[in-house]
Amino acid sequence: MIRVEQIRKHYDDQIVLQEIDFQVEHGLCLGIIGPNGSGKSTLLHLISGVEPITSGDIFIRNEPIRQYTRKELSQQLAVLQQEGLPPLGYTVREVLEMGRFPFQNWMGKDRMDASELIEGIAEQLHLSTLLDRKLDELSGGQRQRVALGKVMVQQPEILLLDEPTTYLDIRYQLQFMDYVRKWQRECGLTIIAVLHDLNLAAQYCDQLLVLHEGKQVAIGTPNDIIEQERVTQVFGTEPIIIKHPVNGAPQILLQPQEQGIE
Ligand SMILES: Nc1ncnc2c1ncn2[C@@H]1O[C@H](COP(=O)(O)OP(=O)(O)OP(=O)(O)O)[C@@H](O)[C@H]1O
Repeated sequence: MIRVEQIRKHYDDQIVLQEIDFQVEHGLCLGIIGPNGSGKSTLLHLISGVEPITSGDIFIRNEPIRQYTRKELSQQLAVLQQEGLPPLGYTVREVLEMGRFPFQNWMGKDRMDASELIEGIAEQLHLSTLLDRKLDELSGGQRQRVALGKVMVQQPEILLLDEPTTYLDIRYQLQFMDYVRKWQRECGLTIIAVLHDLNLAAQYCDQLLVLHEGKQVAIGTPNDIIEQERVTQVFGTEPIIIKHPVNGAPQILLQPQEQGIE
């Protein structure tokens, strides 16, 4: 379980986040949504420990993250960013092996033989035939699968995703989110994901947290959160909201302004 308690974050005298307070139960997926600049990525950086918290605390397994060393934290938690891959000259196998860094000692020796794990994950993600290819010989969708493979090899309990589907076409967006959901269900993974696509967020997340101007506006199930008044207030646009005909998730239809920009 992750607990975020009364978080505040300043950059110099700019308040970027305030009064952020929520928890995510083990095995659930929380989506963070909100307009540009509302503080989503900053919140993820605080949870991953790469940015210091100005005040408040974040707990993983009831321990404040400031008490974890960087290595201890990366044994619990993996982060997948938009461009989360190393330079393109590496092969897929080399990148997957990098996922084991948190478990290697100072001589680079892993606490286990990870080759079987790596082969298994490559198979699950349909990367087996690509293991000896270099990253620059892959499509964007394949590369994002490699980035996912690298964090799977890390075997974290918590996965943080920062806009993981931004550069993917609709097929690869769904494929990527399906892989993540399968992993969540099979391993009880806890996920916190920043997602710009509200329709994707409503379909794949158990809960949604809405940020607006650095403040937590609401947290709840997609059905509770995605409603006309809130979307209009937070995003400044008036969409049409319908229920997905197959799974009932709220879905947003965009509506161009008839008058154009005023
Ligand atoms: N390292 C930094 N130094 C100073 N200000 C920063 C820094 N990182 C972010 N900010 C500011 O914090 C605010 C929130 O930024 P953040 O990137 O967290 O928003 P976001 O919701 O993820 O935005 P987007 O959807 O556009 O990616 C912005 O005003 C941004 O300029």
